[in-house]
Amino acid sequence: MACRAARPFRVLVDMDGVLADFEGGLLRGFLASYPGDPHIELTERRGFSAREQYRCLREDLGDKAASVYESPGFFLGLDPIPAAIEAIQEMVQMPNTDVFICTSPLRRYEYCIPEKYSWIEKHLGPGFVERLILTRDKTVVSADLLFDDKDVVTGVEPNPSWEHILFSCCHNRHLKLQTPQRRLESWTDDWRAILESKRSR
Ligand SMILES: Cc1cn([C@H]2C[C@H](O)[C@@H](COP(=O)(O)O)O2)c(=O)[nH]c1=O
Ligand SMILES: [Mg+2]
Repeated sequence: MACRAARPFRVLVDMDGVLADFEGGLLRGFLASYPGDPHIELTERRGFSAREQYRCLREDLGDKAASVYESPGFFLGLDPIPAAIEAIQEMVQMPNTDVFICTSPLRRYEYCIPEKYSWIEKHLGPGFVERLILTRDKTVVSADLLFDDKDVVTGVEPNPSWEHILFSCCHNRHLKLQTPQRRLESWTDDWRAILESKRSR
């Protein structure tokens, strides 16, 4: 019987909240566009959906928050998360390791999709654009690890192949993880140890 060579170790890295500072950009844009309205400080953010939290603060604020991230220039203008660029540049150089950026576009994708490509080219270089996976369902993408700030990543596949490492972000910091779920506090935390522990399992 023919033996299949083991494939390289595969890592998926989410974009919003992990590489690109979606939450910081949203707050900055909201304050600029709606200076007279109440807003949510990053220390007060709870739950993945900023739109929903703004809506709970006051009915009309959900749509106002969405109007910020649906505007042209929003995604391209996001700042990188501290140390993210250095970390992913290092990760991609690791032997026997394939790295992909796996991100969910907005349903209103007109500006979001091209700007995600442009953001990667701007901050990581044109070669990295080849590594972009756009999907509304990350469970169907096969990999060993997924670094993602969303606390629950679900889709049609009930048993995704990857282990989800929760990347800390303002909206998930307060969550207590169920064992054996793991968290990466920041890109200055020991992400290399997470890769190595998974690789050797
Ligand atoms: C907080 C928040 C996010 N979104 C959108 C913005 C992005 O397109 C995705 C996040 O993608 P990821 O791959 O899971 O990082 O969700 C949104 O529509 N509403 C929100 O409140
Ligand atoms: Mg995210």
